[in-house]
Amino acid sequence: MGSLATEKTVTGWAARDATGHLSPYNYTIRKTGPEDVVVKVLYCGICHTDIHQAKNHLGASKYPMVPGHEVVGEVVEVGPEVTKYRAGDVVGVGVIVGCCRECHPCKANVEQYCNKRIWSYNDVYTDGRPTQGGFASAIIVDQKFVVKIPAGLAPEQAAPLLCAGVTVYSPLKHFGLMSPGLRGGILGLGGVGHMGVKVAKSMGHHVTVISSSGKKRAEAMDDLGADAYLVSSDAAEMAAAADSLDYIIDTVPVHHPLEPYLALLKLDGKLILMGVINQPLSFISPMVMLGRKSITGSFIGSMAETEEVLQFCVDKGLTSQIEVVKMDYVNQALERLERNDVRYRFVVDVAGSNIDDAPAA
Ligand SMILES: NC(=O)C1=CN([C@@H]2O[C@H](COP(=O)(O)OP(=O)(O)OC[C@H]3O[C@@H](n4cnc5c(N)ncnc54)[C@H](OP(=O)(O)O)[C@@H]3O)[C@@H](O)[C@H]2O)C=CC1
Ligand SMILES: O=C/C=C/c1ccc(O)c(O)c1
Ligand SMILES: [Zn+2]
Ligand SMILES: [Zn+2]
Repeated sequence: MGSLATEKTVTGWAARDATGHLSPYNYTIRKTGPEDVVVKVLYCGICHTDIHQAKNHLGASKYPMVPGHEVVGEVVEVGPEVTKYRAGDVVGVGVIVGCCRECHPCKANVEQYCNKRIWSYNDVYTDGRPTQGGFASAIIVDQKFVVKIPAGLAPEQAAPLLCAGVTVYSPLKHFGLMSPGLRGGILGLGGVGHMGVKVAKSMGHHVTVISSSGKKRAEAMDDLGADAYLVSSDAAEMAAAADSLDYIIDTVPVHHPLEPYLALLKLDGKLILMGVINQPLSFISPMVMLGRKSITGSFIGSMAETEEVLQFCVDKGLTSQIEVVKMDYVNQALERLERNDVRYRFVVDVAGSNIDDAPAA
């Protein structure tokens, strides 16, 4: 690995253009700073955001880009002022690796809402280098943006919690939606959605999955423990469920109408948008006025909430449902994710893929 004073060469799998195709790429990471933690990547989950970014759905992608923001690894080196971690610890890194530490969100410990946030990839670090993500042999991160993986959680199991898990936990906590007995809807049963079902069920909610097809009905009810299942195109089923839900977590990653889902909410119900959609969504105002309903959004969770959701999953015995693949399968995994063919999160076994041995450009 080298020493604190050297720039280490790592191998990642990078997209070079908006085809989003990943291939081996060598680059250096910065010398280990006083508060830096160098992590040998063990596993990294594949989030739909990785597709949005690699394929430039948001119009701001820079290449070469090494995606991956559900990173679990082993600490191999720490800077002299790192107090929380030491070599050998199993740790996690998520979507954010920097913030200003001075603004209102930073002082309120919701640093994900800092306007100077630094993304774990497709961004520029304080030293002017591009940030690169977790589909790589190693990543270097300031200790503030590292969490310890608690005992009792397998590293591959922990990976999806670092984005998908905290993304559902945070709004349920923030909006006061943790009480048992609430009726929740999960719109889109993918990586984020399946964690939504599991976390909401663990909070004692009655959970309805709202899906684009009937294909996942049996698994949603039998394997994930959902209480009800609606196919969004089934008008009769949707009408029968009108005014029944306290909240809906909307994870659909493409443009879609909001009104069918607003109609499912009770008085004061909340539609919580999660999907990254680069086109305006629309609804007519009576759909929210006549029922005092809210449309809101939420972005991952804070570092504190990330630690909390990891422990929540240990305490409740919650696991993610994953398909573990090697790095040389990552492009097929991305294609399958885009065509809605995964139950429910791919996790790349990075350390088991010997990526340092691959010829890299
Ligand atoms: N706000 C935040 O902090 C975060 C946002 N995200 C965003 O949330 C969205 C969901 O992420 P993730 O759960 O990883 O994605 P997945 O692809 O795993 O799941 C999305 C689900 O939406 C449904 N869906 C409906 N239409 C489509 C379509 N045309 N293509 C694909 N899926 C469709 C499918 O469920 P079904 O079969 O049930 O219809 C699918 O499983 C993405 O936009 C992602 O960028 C992700 C993490 C954090
Ligand atoms: O997967 C996590 C990131 C989500 C995300 C949310 C909003 C946005 O504009 C992004 O670029 C990413
Ligand atoms: Zn994500
Ligand atoms: Zn800030």
